[in-house]
Amino acid sequence: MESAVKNSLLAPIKTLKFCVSGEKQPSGWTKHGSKRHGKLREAMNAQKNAERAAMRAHFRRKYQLTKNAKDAEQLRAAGRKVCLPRDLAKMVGPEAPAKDDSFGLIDAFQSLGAGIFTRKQSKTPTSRADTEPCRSKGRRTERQEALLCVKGVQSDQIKSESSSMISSCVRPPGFSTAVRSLCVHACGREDAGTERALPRRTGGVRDFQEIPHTGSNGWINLLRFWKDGRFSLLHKHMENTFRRLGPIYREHLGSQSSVNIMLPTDIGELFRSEGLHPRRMTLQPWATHRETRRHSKGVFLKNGTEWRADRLLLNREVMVASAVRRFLPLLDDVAQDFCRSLRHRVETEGVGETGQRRMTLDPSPDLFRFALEASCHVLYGERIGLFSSSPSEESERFIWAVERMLATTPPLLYLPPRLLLRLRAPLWTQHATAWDHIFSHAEARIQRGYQRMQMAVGGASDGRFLGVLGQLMEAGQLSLELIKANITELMAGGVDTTAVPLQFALFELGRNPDVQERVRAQVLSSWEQALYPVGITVQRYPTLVQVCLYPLGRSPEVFDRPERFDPSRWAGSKPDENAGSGGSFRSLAFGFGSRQCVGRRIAENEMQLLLMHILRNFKLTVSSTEELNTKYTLILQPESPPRITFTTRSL
Ligand code: HEM
Repeated sequence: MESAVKNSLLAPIKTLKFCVSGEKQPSGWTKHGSKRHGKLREAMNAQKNAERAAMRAHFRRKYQLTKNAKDAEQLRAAGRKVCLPRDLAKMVGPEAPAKDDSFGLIDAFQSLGAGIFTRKQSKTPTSRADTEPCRSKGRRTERQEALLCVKGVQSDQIKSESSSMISSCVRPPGFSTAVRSLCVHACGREDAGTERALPRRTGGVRDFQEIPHTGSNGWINLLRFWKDGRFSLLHKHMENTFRRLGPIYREHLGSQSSVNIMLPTDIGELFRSEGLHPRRMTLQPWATHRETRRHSKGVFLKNGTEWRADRLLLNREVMVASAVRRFLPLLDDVAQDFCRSLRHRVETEGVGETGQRRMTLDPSPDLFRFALEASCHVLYGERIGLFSSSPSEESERFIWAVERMLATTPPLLYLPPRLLLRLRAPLWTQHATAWDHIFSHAEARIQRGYQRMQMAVGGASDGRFLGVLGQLMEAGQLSLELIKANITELMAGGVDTTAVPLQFALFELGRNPDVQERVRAQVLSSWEQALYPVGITVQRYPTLVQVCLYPLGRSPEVFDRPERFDPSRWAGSKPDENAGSGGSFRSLAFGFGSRQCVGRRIAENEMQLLLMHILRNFKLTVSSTEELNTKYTLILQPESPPRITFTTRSL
């Protein structure tokens, strides 16, 4: 590894000899040089060494190699003044997300050889993804560009920590500079730090304490939350609070404190400051379950180098383009089966003339089954027969368990789970039992997968895709215990998260017939994600900052007519008239950067394929175009699932 990294370092570091600071010998330079020239040469060498050290330090951090004292020494010798040439500065600079780097539907169908679409898409993940697939490319602003050329850059600051360079202002200990700079943008109002908000004021960095808040006593706030039943309406609470207090506020709830933000500029600021090991809020009830049951944790619950080691191995199996190509046909099989079975049902049980039979139903139970069937096919390489007339009790129990586990998580987040465990509180018992079901479902499948692998000649798969599980086992780089932990998390994270947005999407297509027609005709790769983000926040430490996706998606400050279902806002190169600055940090349903959703490629393709097959088979209508009421149960979902009328189309 070290040698591969050295090779990749060699070229960029060599180019440093042409760097501004050491570009040419000064005129009048003699072979031996004068004393004055000697000093000059020394200074130039020190500068050159410092630049090389800065680059080395960057790559050492990137590839998790041990630090080198010489780098720090050389930086020190140059008085910590490092001004990298533009192209090198670019390599160590921050990245903003591309508008949408999804592996789109059209790619999907081209890979399947369906040949239905001819429009070319160039957004397939590149080979870079083999090592760092989650970071999407983007352009730096002039301001960031300038920030890279700063005085006093220390070796361990050089990576994408632009916000830590933002100001030379005094930093209170433990207070993230990203949050400080957020204050510059968003907190410029007269009486921040209270429950009132006054008009914005431009100006310098304001104090953390000045960020407005919803009440300083976390326990009183929590009581209010319980009393008003606000847990299930957390997304609405956030939207209202932003309206009341402005685009940044603090919230104390029980033992949790967070700074909540929603503007793309602020979100960009936060994400540009994330390092090699981004941290989210730990879902303590989940962690306590693993600890008390002595299960290992997977990427969802891990942090630091342990997280990164697992994550890079998982990326290879579920995020990179070659992995997507492996599992795409499996997802397509399931999506086609779903549509065949629904079509059969509408044709036999529906009403209307032949060729245009119709049936109105709540598709949510079928969508949950679809998502579970698709997950099992991709993760275990196994079909579990959920579209048959009598799906197994075990599968039904799994779906119930995931739903229970999610619903019991939010209220447990603000209370100490170990205390509840000791008190045998029913809420905790329900939560832990739900997780036990999820684990035993995964355990049974992992055992079967293991046996199948053993039975295959020499333990190898004979070229057959045995699912992500088989791939991980064959690679042999994760222990069986860690494979189990991660596969279980992928199973738990992969069902409701896709089934619910599918409900929203069908409903929106049903009540927007013109959009439905356009999508059917074009079958574009992107559709609404910001309006109903299943995860309503993305979080980062230090100082818990929550990016509030629901208010972001519904803000007229960020989107032109945000309430309108308009998938075309994500397509093509339509300028973001309303994006304001930080425009690209608007589509964050899957989070951002190296810690973004690891199931993203599975989810996107699973949902897109299903929608595509549905639109080819059916016309969708809804009886009411009223807004859907929504509730939050760790994921955002409709309060009651919408009923959709499916009318068959001729193929
Ligand atoms: C529409 C569907 C989905 C959405 C909107 C979604 C959203 C998210 C978000 C917002 C995060 C946090 C990212 C961050 O902090 O930057 C996340 C993490 C995660 N998701 Fe998803 N997700 C979806 C589907 C899936 C699926 C299908 C799987 C599994 C196959 C999955 C497994 C995970 C895991 C394991 C993590 C933790 C990753 C880590 O910490 O390294 N998700 N997801």
